[in-house]
Amino acid sequence: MNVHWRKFLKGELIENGIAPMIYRSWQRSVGYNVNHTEISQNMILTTSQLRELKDAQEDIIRAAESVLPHLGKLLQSANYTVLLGEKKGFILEALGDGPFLTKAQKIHLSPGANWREDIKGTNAIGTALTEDCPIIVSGCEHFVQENHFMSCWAAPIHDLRGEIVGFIDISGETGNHQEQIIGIAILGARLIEQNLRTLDIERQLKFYREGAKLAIDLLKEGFISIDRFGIVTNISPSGASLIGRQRNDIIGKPVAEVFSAPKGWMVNNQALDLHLKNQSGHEIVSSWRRVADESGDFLGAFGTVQLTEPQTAGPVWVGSSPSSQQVMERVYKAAAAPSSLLIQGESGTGKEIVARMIHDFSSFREGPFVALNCAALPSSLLESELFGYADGAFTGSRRGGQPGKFELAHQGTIFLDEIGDMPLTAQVALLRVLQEKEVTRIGGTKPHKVNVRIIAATHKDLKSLVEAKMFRLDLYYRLKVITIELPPLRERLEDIRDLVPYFIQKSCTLNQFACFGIEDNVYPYLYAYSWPGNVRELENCIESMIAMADSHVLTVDDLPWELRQTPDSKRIESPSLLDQQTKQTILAALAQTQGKIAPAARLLGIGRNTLYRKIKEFDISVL
Ligand SMILES: Nc1ncnc2c1ncn2[C@@H]1O[C@H](COP(=O)(O)OP(=O)(O)OP(=O)(O)O)[C@@H](O)[C@H]1O
Repeated sequence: MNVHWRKFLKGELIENGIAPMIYRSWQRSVGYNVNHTEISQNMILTTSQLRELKDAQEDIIRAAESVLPHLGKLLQSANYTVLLGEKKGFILEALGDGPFLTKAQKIHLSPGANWREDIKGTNAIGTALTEDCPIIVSGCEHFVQENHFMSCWAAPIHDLRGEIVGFIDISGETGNHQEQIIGIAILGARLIEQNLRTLDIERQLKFYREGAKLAIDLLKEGFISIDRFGIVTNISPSGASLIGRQRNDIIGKPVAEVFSAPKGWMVNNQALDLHLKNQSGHEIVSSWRRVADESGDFLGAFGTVQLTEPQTAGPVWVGSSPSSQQVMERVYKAAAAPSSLLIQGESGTGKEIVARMIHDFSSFREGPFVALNCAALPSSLLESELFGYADGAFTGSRRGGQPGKFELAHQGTIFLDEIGDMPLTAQVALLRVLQEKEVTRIGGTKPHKVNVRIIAATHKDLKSLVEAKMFRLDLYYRLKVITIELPPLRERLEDIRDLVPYFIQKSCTLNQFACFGIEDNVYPYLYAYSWPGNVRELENCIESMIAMADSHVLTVDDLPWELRQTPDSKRIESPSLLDQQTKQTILAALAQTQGKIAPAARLLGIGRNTLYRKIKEFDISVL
């Protein structure tokens, strides 16, 4: 070979005995004016330049991390050096030991040096990169004499698009030449290419996962995905909000824990049918699309969740706080008796809902439910509305007269809202109807028998009105045979967790929007607010948030101004169940003892001072 090299340098033609790739590279080396005895000008990076280059070549270094030690092991104690480099010919990493390493370092076959053909003449690294194929360059095949002492095997590394991104080189002394080492270099390059592909797939997956996350967050419908083991892998905020649980509380759980899933559903059933009741007792339906691989094996499923069509048939009380549970208990009891009933509670606490529920559950349910707001009409009109008027009762009255609400409510329920605003004259007439169970139209003489259940409601304190002589005591006792007290929303904050998803769904259905989600950090603001308008105000608040929202997930920014003020630290957390129950127990004891502290303390089995402390702590007002 030495002979060929010398002949070539003298410009004598070589017919045979030299590989065409080597011959082409020698020709290129001459063209580059490479000095054939020794390299006059190496290209070597400083330590910081090498560090920068390695940072830029992070992918190839990461991909080679697991491969280089294996190659090193294969060639262990055989006196070789394994090199990893980048596409421009710079060596990035070197592995090996033994005497060859010292010799290699002398000719800069080490990290930071560039082994391009135009610098180093024919060599395995530069020529493999130029020819884009694996190559062996042995002894005198190197164009520069100072490299004749070694044999080198190199293979280029390609990326997914087939572009060269680097190389693997194995070098040793010529006396150590073994043809099959090229196989090890090629294997190393292929393994690194595989790892680069995996890195690329991981990045693509991350990209798709992030995209899917973004899409899910903005998704209008409740969206849920499960893997092949039936574990929930994701749920949209709107889905979690519908179910009434936190996202983190659902993700990672078996789907059967979230829904009531029949066993084996995911293997056998195409159409998955999972049912669920949320905390407010509303039925949630889900529909699923199964995903399978080519052989039909189940990979997972994507589903949408939504509330079943809202029940238009009857009013619904939403809320699972202890206070709400007590209200419902009284509603069921009150419905069973035909007695008159008084519902008391601040405006917007749900008095009309309760009245309608009692009607629906009572023996009067087949009859009509007739509502009248006593505060909305002037005194004269109120009486004719209630009792009707006879033909010619007053100028302009309708011919033949008109029946009043009592006659219209016959066999059903009459709901007298804002009864505290009823004028005294109307109160007298009402009392008569209650006593005699018949009405006589204004200006008429003929009484009409009426069988009507009376439910009255007020946000005012009727007892004080009686004391102020603005409400008749006898009527008061007639009406309050059964009483139901509706606590203000600020005293049953837990209901907010049930009411919010319910109102979101209600508003979306009404406006024909797809469902919205709500961020969890909105709740502390809802707990901190005092809700003077109670549940009605909360309903309006949700409706306005939906109208103003930029995306399908409601955020703190969508809250009305008055709610966006810093939440009061005392109430930033949802009140604990224990606190709620303690407060309820104290309230119940005080109600039983008409607000008297000593008997209430005895009833509760605690000292008077402890009860005073608790009353202060829970902000209970004692009359
Ligand atoms: N527990 C509840 N569950 C679901 N919706 C409720 C609940 N409480 C109140 N609402 C809703 O809040 C709004 C006000 O309720 P409602 O009219 O029954 O209150 P109210 O006490 O009669 O008010 P007002 O005294 O001003 O007449 C209604 O839209 C009602 O549907």
